[in-house]
Amino acid sequence: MSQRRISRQQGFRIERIQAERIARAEKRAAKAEDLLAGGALGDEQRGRIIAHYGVQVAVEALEGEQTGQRFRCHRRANLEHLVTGDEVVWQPAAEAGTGVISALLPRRSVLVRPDPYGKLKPVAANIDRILLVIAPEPTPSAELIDRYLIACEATGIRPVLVLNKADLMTADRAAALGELMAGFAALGYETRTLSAHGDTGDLRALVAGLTVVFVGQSGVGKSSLVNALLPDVAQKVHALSSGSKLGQHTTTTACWFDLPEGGALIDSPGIREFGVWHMDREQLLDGFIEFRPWLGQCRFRNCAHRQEPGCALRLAVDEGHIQPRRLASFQRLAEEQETR
Ligand SMILES: Nc1nc2c(ncn2[C@@H]2O[C@H](COP(=O)(O)OP(=O)(O)OP(=O)(O)O)[C@@H](O)[C@H]2O)c(=O)[nH]1
Ligand SMILES: [Zn+2]
Repeated sequence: MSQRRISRQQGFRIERIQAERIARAEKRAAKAEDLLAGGALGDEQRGRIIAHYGVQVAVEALEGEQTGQRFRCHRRANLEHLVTGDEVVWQPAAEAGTGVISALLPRRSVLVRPDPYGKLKPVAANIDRILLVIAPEPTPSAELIDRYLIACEATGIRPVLVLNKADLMTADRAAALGELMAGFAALGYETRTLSAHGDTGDLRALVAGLTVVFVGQSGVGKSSLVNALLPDVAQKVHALSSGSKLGQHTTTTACWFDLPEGGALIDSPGIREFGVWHMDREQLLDGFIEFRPWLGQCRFRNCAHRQEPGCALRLAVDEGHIQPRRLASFQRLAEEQETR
């Protein structure tokens, strides 16, 4: 994603939006403090953020008699940005079905993406597994897959590469796709081939008991895979917003869906676009996992791994340890990063 240039007019608009945002945050803090001042807060307990509704968030109780029940919660003023999947400390408030969040518990993992100013913002937390989806259609680009993999590696979560729409695998496509998948398997990535429409293979085993997200290019079948796992998802979303009186404003922020086999799915447009933005050089190098044993071995400390004599990465390519395509892909991404 390219860095946006901000015009004067946009600048004014942004200032106004920021002022409004601050006003809203203050109002929200005041509301939370009111609830606190009202006393009658229940015991502190663990909960999980499962959705956002404007200034409020939906919290699922994780302990006590109300385990599994959902509460509309305000946040205390000093809390950092909370995202779906976050585990928090919260207290039930006097009004039934409401509460106040007082603390964020440590995150096992976090998915981030840049806001319009380029600042990285969390979008979902405590993910265990990323399913990177590709399909025969739209034709996958190895380089785009590289980009997603780099973004996944930056979270510390090694993704599973899922080739969906296996039913569209024709004889003329099979060779190229087989080679593509084998190339990534050789790097150490787990791969699966299945079909959201039909034989879903071990899709359920891949998600059982874990908190998962689907990422990948538009049209590869992420929604279809979600629907295959949760046929009644539309009703669930509806039940969540009406049942808990959280209002009409279902937002585009990430939502949490419990899976019948245990575990959960977190989904949002922001997560689906995960991985297509800009990454720095460090992240790039770190994201090419097979480069790792050779990093720091080049003759020159500041080796760009291009024409330099004694480049350990180029030597590894010559010796067949690194796929030439991957080093070329790194070079293109590094160039893109340099020309910003
Ligand atoms: N033949 C076949 N078609 C599929 C399969 N999975 C999804 N599709 C079709 O592929 C198209 C795109 O599927 P979606 O699930 O909307 O894809 P998506 O990745 O969610 O797309 P975005 O919402 O744009 O990110 C739809 O027409 C689906 O019906 C499959 O396993 N086989
Ligand atoms: Zn080098």
